[in-house]
Amino acid sequence: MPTKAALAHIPGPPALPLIGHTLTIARDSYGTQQEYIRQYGPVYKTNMLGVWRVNLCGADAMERVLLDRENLFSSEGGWDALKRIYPGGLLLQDFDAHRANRRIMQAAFRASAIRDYRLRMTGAMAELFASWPANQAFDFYAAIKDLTLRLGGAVFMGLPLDGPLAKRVNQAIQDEIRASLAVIRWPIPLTPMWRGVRGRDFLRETFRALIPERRAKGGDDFFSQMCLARDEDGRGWTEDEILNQFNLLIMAAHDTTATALSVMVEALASHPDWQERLISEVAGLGESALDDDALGKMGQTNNVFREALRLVPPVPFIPRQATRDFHWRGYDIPAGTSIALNPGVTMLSPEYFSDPTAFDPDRFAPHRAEDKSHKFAWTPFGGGAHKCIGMHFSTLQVKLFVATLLRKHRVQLAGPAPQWQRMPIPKPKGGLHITLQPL
Ligand code: HEM
Repeated sequence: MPTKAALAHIPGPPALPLIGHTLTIARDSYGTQQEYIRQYGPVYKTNMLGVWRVNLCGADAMERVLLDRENLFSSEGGWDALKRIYPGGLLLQDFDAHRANRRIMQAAFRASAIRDYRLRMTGAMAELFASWPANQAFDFYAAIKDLTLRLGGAVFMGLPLDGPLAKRVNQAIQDEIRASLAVIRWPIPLTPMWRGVRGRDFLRETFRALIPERRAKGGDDFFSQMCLARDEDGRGWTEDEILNQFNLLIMAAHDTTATALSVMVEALASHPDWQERLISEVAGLGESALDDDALGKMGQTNNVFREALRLVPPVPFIPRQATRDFHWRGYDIPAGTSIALNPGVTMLSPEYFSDPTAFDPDRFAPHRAEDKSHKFAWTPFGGGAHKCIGMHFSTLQVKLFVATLLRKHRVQLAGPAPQWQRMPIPKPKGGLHITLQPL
């Protein structure tokens, strides 16, 4: 990793000893970054907990780094903090090895597999959803996180809904996620990292024991599909590879969709005109099954989803590490430098989106198509080789949820709209309290 001296020519704000800019960025990450861009330009350095990072801002930088035609930017190096809990997952692999494993993973995302997940999800979602109260305030953010986690037990792992194993597995997943965000990065007893490592080991043992049966019998869940997955040349995964890839997959799927749904629900409650538009869209589907055909007609819901992802992206920053020296916008940046891309800030830039802080899903309508102002203007799912492999699945999940919700209910805020914490992962401060009113 380059020293401070090697980055001396890169501009940036003065840093406090040891903690650098950590507290300032944690307090108001977007506001601080927008101010740094204004003061220092689209290339500046910051220090987070002792690690120097060069921030490359704007859609051009996203395109250069994510398309990475020269194998210059390592995702494994960038996401180094995840390595203890999620070793060997796709995000922690680069270049040829990554491409080879991604081809195998694609098998679990083919259209027929997604159709099976949809069928499994529709029944489980209705069952879980029925336990939510009507006409009574509750914290939607906590409830949707719980629902997606429990749904995950069925859809991702093929476990009976809410069985004792699903509960232990879900606890282990949460321990892993807390560990991946922890400041103390060593598994010192009783710290989040220690719990996360125990969770990781529990999940590995549990799922290793299931592999032979799933390989023999298959199943309509992600884990079974990953046990059977093969690329076009017939290459599949060893047991360890399955466990590594599956572990990262459930982490990548977990908080992201729940966050997007929370932002959508808050936006619908705050913009009754949009809520009525989606209620009509859902009513237009009739009482028929929510199949591909029906979900394909939910264009307005899709635009609300896209707008929610723009305003509060579940993955607000994307890290990489330079594998060699490179040059960008007048600066020589040495090999080993940690790079930060900030899609969250880019998507709020007036350079690409009109009135960028306003909730305006029509900006994605074909006659405006603001997301096309630059190929990398709208990037909540990243881009290039590591672009989110779950993008279509999460869109499907969101549409199913919205259709299930708005067929029977209208949403209202039960209190003031919350402030959103942006980093390291977004969440509404104090929760998101709503009531569901039967239609
Ligand atoms: C709204 C929901 C989601 C958002 C916003 C999101 C966002 C992202 C982003 C930004 C990346 C790229 C990170 C990088 O380049 O460093 C990514 C990668 C990934 N996502 Fe998602 N994600 C979502 C849902 C999902 C779901 C539901 C799944 C699984 C079913 C999933 C699985 C993955 C995997 C496995 C990767 C790594 C891909 C690779 O390295 O090749 N994601 N996601």
